[in-house]
Amino acid sequence: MNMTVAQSAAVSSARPMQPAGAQREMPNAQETAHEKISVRNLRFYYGDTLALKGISLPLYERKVTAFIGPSGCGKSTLLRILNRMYDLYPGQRADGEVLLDGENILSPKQDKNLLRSRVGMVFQKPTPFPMTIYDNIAFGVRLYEKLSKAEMDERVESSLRRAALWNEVKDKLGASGQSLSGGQQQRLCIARTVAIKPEVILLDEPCSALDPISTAKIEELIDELKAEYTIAIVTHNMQQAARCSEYTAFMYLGELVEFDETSRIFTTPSDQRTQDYITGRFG
Ligand SMILES: Nc1ncnc2c1ncn2[C@@H]1O[C@H](COP(=O)(O)OP(=O)(O)OP(=O)(O)O)[C@@H](O)[C@H]1O
Repeated sequence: MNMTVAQSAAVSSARPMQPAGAQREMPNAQETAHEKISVRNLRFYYGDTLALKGISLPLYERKVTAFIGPSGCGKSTLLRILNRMYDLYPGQRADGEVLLDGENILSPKQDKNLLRSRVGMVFQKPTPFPMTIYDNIAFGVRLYEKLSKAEMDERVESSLRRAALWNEVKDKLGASGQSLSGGQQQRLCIARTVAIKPEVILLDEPCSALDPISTAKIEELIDELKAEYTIAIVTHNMQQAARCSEYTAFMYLGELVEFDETSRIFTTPSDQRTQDYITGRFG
């Protein structure tokens, strides 16, 4: 079989594969200790337009799940539901269930501020606040916690360390966050998200505005962060999905075509549309 680069990446980075044609089950029991998020029959509407047509999938705790699929298939829409970001826009609504540790976050009773402290999000374009590097981190923390100066200093440092940015900024915490390079700004946004101590981190094409070296740093970071967090990443980059994720969801026209271990999606997908997409035949 001639492999694409993404398939080779999946094979080399993945766990041992099942032979092609082996019975397809959902990922094995040891791996599925806890479904941190369970999406069940989720539909989403922009006004009268149905953008997600009954999606069901798990996000496993402390694993990275990639959402892939051609432009317009609904990847970002799905991600934005997981912390109810869509609530900020009139005319958008979801039905079905999104269970976070068993509680339906689509419930009208859901406290959205609390939800967003548990499910953090990093956007495609780095969006540091127009304030110092220190305050970029401290700002969000202050919304949720009352910390002493020493505790806040410690939180800022530990978050920047977690985001692999501390060594580059420790001598200029008073400089503007916007004075950093694009890759540094994106790591600052990840530090800002981590500082609030979320349980889930949503990454919406976090590397699309970055050069290859910054991209590699973010990918390394994702690999480290998954020891503590449940991560969902939207990406157009097949190699990135293959390198970074344990599970992959392939979406097409608002439907979930296939969800499986990343190694299987990139080597023995069960649906022809997945095969066509990962081999670059469309999208
Ligand atoms: N604000 C909006 N109003 C109306 N329709 C929208 C809106 N945002 C997205 N859509 C539609 O919903 C569908 C899913 O869009 P979405 O942005 O989730 O796709 P995507 O897979 O993330 O695409 P891309 O890879 O190009 O970012 C598309 O048909 C899109 O046109």
